[in-house]
Amino acid sequence: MSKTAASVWSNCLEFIQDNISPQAYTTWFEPIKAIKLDKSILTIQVPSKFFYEWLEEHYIKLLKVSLQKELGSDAKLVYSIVMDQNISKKDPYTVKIPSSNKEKLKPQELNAPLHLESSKVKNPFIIPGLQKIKIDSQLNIHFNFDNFIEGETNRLARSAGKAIAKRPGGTSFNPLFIYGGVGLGKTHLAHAIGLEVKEKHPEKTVLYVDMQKFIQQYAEASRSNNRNDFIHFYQMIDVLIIDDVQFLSGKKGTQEVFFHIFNDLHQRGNQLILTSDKPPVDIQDMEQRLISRFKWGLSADLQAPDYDLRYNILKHKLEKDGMEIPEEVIEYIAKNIKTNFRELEGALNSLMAQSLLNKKEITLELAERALVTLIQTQRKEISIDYIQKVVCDYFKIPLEKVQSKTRKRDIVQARQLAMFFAKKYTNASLASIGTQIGKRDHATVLHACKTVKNLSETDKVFKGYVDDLRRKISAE
Ligand SMILES: Nc1ncnc2c1ncn2[C@@H]1O[C@H](COP(=O)(O)OP(=O)(O)OP(=O)(O)O)[C@@H](O)[C@H]1O
Repeated sequence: MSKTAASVWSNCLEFIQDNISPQAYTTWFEPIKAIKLDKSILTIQVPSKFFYEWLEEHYIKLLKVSLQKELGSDAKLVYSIVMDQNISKKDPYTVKIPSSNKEKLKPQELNAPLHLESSKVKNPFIIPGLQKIKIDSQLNIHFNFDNFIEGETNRLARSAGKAIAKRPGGTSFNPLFIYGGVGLGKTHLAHAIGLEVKEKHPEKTVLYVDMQKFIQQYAEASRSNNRNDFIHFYQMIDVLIIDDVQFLSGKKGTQEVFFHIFNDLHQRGNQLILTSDKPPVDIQDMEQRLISRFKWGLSADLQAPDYDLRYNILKHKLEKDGMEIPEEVIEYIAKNIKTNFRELEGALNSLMAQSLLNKKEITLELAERALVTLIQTQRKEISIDYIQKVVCDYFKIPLEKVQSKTRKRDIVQARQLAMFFAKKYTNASLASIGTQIGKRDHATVLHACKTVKNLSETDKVFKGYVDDLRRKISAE
């Protein structure tokens, strides 16, 4: 009887089944179809590029041995990959790639595939036996767009979020990478997008997960040999929101698996929303290929709120809670609590508590007394990052320049001023200041501090810079 693609593949499968776990077999081999046999070349169809990469990475030896058993030492394997184009709503198409030839899978070649054919595979990611299940989105209904107040400092991120909620996966903001310091609304915005997607597209599966939870889940899945289930679970999500991705730093194994999940979801036009306390480039110990993917869509930062936004948020909160306090008190809080929204809410709550406990009306005097410690702590908590930002904004020079090795006079001056104020306003050691500002040593920082001091005594223009910056940094 002459061999056919199906008969050859069926024999290969028998051999493969004997050599791997039943779960791995169901996951990675059952969805494959043998579609063509041409002399000693067998073409198999796999449901996605991710599938192909996984097979090449994990099962190539097994595939080779089984195929050579069937077709002799000349045996060759060709993959036909189903490329599902969710974004453009085109029919899925396939790309043919010979085995162990990953370099052929460069993006430009995917755009101009070697061979196109329509495919009947509707959803290659419904693995047999694993249906799309109802997933609790883990979204917090209190973090919605209605109570996310818009201002200059969050406008871009908010608008991108709104656009995504309208067309998840269909905008160029994929992934949306939201970054910013503590308490500036990253988590709130991420939830708000998720909630609005659910409202507008109830059929979409949305999941919010904290990166620490993801890491923990993955560790448990690996321990109990459920790695594939873990991956499949995430592959079923239409809108995946991951909070605090910076926690992936240094976690090599989880980075690897996250990379595959990211690629798979992105390739199928599913939406990814990531938040982080820093921009992609500043995340330490993160694989370059992940960093570059984080930058594929839109990186939008949430900056420290300006006065108007602080004021509006206070007004909104008071209205929501049905509270009234004198206008001058609202203005006092908005003027003095500047770092983030959490502090702002904390200040208001603490003021209300004091007024209730002491049975005193809320007045400016009470506010001044109640918030004195908080305001002082805030002043002390000026960060080196913040100082560098103020200095760079003031001289209109990019932060990378200050961080670089350049010895250009104006940059050296800005760097020295940042070091001087970091010494003045933070508790960081000279060595730590040096590391954070341009990777210099402690002697350079010491020299910078002396230079700034000397120059401000002898140079009027320079003294003007120092005074301006002092006012801006300490917001006197
Ligand atoms: N634009 C906004 N309008 C109204 N409330 C806001 C806004 N931004 C943040 N908040 C509120 O401020 C608090 C802190 O926000 P959130 O937890 O989202 O910050 P975060 O950036 O995720 O902080 P962290 O980095 O510490 O996780 C929350 O109570 C949130 O509802």
